[in-house]
Amino acid sequence: MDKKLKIRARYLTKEYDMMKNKSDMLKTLLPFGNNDIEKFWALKGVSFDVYEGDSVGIVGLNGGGKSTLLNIVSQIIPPTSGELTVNGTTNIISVGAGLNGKLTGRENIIMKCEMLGMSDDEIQEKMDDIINYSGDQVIGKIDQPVKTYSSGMKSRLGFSVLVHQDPDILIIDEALSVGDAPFFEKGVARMKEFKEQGKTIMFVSHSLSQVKALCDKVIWIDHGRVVMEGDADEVLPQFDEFQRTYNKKTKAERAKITRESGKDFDLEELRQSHPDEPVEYFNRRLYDKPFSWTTRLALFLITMVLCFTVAADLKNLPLRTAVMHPQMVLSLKWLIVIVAVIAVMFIYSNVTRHFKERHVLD
Ligand SMILES: Nc1ncnc2c1ncn2[C@@H]1O[C@H](COP(=O)(O)OP(=O)(O)OP(=O)(O)O)[C@@H](O)[C@H]1O
Repeated sequence: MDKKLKIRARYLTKEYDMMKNKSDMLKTLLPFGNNDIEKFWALKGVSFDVYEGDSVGIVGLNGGGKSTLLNIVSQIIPPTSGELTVNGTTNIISVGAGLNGKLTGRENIIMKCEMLGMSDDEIQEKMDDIINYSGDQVIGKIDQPVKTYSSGMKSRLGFSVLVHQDPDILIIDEALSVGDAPFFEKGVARMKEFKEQGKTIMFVSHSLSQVKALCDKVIWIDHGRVVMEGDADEVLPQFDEFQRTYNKKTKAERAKITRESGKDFDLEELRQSHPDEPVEYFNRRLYDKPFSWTTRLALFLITMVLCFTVAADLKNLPLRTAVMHPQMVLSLKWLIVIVAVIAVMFIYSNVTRHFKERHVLD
């Protein structure tokens, strides 16, 4: 019998804005702000199929794009382009993901379970099991804020919530690596149960022995591209060899490779190199298109009109009167202030950037 396709990814890409500080975020919106915020391509056209019952390991060097990929598959973040089809419910567990540091462990359990669609009765029914499963350390601190937990404790708490759900597709990002041996054993046992039930697993880990213990198939990702995919026995030794060679490079060399790899991609070239594929695979999603000058100018004008309307309202002037006699709303003093603010923004975003250097620490 043919296995059911659970995840189909075609040419997934992800471009991040490298915001160096909070004002960069503002600058992308300002009509006179610079539009040259550095970009970084974390995924450069990743395609794969995952079938029901598959347990797929994702391996790769640090910064290769593994977490970005899992977050896209879990629909936590959108891709920049590409197509993703997921047949079934997904559930992701990563170190501390989705936990709120200010809430206690117990409150986090309630929050996560609610987000996963459980009713209050179901949550109360499973609460003790979830707490007990997460281990002694967590039990002792279950009513303390999660920000006081170690990363291992956060991971165990998150994992415990997860294993008490019933997703079709289980997505695990490094969650087992921070636990101790018994936690890992328990995790493996639970994942094997999932597998036997015909569920699908995607698993990211830096521990090749963990991947070997759990996964039949492996996708090796490097600098946002799939290098190799296939049976674990075939891919893992080759990745291991590659990793050993790479680790001999100096830290500065490795940082340089990563930095440059983020620029080494062009969506249009990807499209041209796959002329037989539907063009939609290579279109940027609407929300990922940078604002054009005209859009930014329009946004700016709308903001100005809104400010004008609010100012007129504050002065108790009917809008019609305010439009006919704008000087009643905007005095010369205010116009000067507005022009000065725009000028400062312009200078700040276009002149100071020339003095900014991005330092990569060795
Ligand atoms: N929000 C973000 N903004 C800018 N760059 C990001 C962002 N998130 C990730 N990146 C960059 O994208 C690249 C891929 O990151 P990702 O976390 O997916 O890699 P990874 O393979 O999971 O790494 P690791 O093994 O170290 O966990 C990295 O170079 C990272 O710095």
